[in-house]
Amino acid sequence: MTERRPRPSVDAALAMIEDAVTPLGIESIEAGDALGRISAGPAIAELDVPRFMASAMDGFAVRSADVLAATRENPVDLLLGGALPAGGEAGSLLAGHAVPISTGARLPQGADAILVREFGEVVGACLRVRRPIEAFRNVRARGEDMARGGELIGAGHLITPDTIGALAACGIERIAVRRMPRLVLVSSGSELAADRAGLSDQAKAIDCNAPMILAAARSLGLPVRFLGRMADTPEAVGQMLDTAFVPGDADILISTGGVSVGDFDLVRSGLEARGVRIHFHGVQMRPGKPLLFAELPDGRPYFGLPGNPVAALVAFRFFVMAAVRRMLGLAREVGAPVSADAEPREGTTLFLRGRRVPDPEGRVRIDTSLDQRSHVLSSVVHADHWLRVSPDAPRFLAYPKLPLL
Ligand SMILES: Nc1nc2c(c(=O)[nH]1)N[C@H]1C(S)=C(S)[C@@H](COP(=O)(O)OP(=O)(O)OC[C@H]3O[C@@H](n4cnc5c(N)ncnc54)[C@H](O)[C@@H]3O)O[C@H]1N2
Ligand code: MOO
Repeated sequence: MTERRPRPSVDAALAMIEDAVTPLGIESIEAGDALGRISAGPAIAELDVPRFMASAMDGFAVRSADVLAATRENPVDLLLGGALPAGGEAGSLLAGHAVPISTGARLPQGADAILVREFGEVVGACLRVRRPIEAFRNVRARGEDMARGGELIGAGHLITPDTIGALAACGIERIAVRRMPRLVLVSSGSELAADRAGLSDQAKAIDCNAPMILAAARSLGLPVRFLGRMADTPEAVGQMLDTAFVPGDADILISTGGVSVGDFDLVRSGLEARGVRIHFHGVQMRPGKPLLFAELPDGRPYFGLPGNPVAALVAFRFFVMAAVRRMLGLAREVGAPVSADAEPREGTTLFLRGRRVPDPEGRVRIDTSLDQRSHVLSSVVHADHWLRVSPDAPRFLAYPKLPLL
């Protein structure tokens, strides 16, 4: 067997991934298509929002100076003009006049305050006002939401539906985003069948890692291609690696299985035969201890995820995602400090399936009584968080179960 270096800690392994991976290129796309993408630079408002001084309520537009002296006993009567709907031609408001106005309508020239409809007393052709209305009452100022030339978002912002709405409002039609990393996936193991129909042989098991990792990638909008299942023979592994390595449509290569110390764990030797540089093979953690991270001669990262399903999932969730984040120009994910009932383990970081439970003091507490063995996937289904338990401080960090950008 090839000589092995000491296994890095989780943080050291993450740092090695971040060092080896570089951010991907930038592309300009339609803002309306940018959901789930990461901005590559600042987006600058093209328009003021609101574009003009507008009414914030349905009511009456007035000149505040006209009603300064209004009191209950000595009201001021303002002559009512024609109603002003949103999008209507605003014109101007003469002294001593008022106009009914809708929410969002541009204030007529001269008007500077709105009396809300509910408090308006209409007497014949007049609006009777019984107290002063201060300037700018119920008025939206031009550009108070977003000012033309101002920065709506900077680089490294995840574009969510609210971002898309704000981009549209301030007239930004195209946006520069990072290219999304494209993944290819292979599963290894002669025992694996695609589905129930392939289980004729008693020793076969369904390949659940492939659909799981594909789904995890797709949940983030990452393009991913499944190359298939490879048998545990040097020829099959070699052939699959040669296919996976063809440059062109993948930024990150991933396999599951075949990375521990068994006679049929052939991924590492297959990689080494192709001049791949192994950055680490094994991490001081559970599950996922045999995780392998390597770099192809052309610089692309390769992840050999361990075969046990929960180990594969944890390795994807925390380590492949570290590479994805780096490619997107994002910083390392930060967990939330929580309290938990778990026992830290000397020299090893644990990733435990956790459930949030009420704490008497209202803090977040994570229960880890679920089955924590690495072949048991059903307990992950019933978990709502990953709990990272470190040998050093911070002891307990919670992460959302689904990887997030
Ligand atoms: N002597 C040792 N044995 C094992 C060690 C060790 O350190 N010394 N490590 C254990 C740990 S930890 C893990 S994790 C596994 C990882 O092994 P491999 O990555 O080589 O994976 P395989 O041997 O191919 O499979 C392990 C296990 O997972 C099942 N599997 C594999 N792929 C899939 C898939 N796509 N879908 C569903 N299940 C899959 C496979 O059938 C095995 O049950 O090694 C331990 N052993
Ligand atoms: O660490 Mo293995 O990754 O226990 O399943």
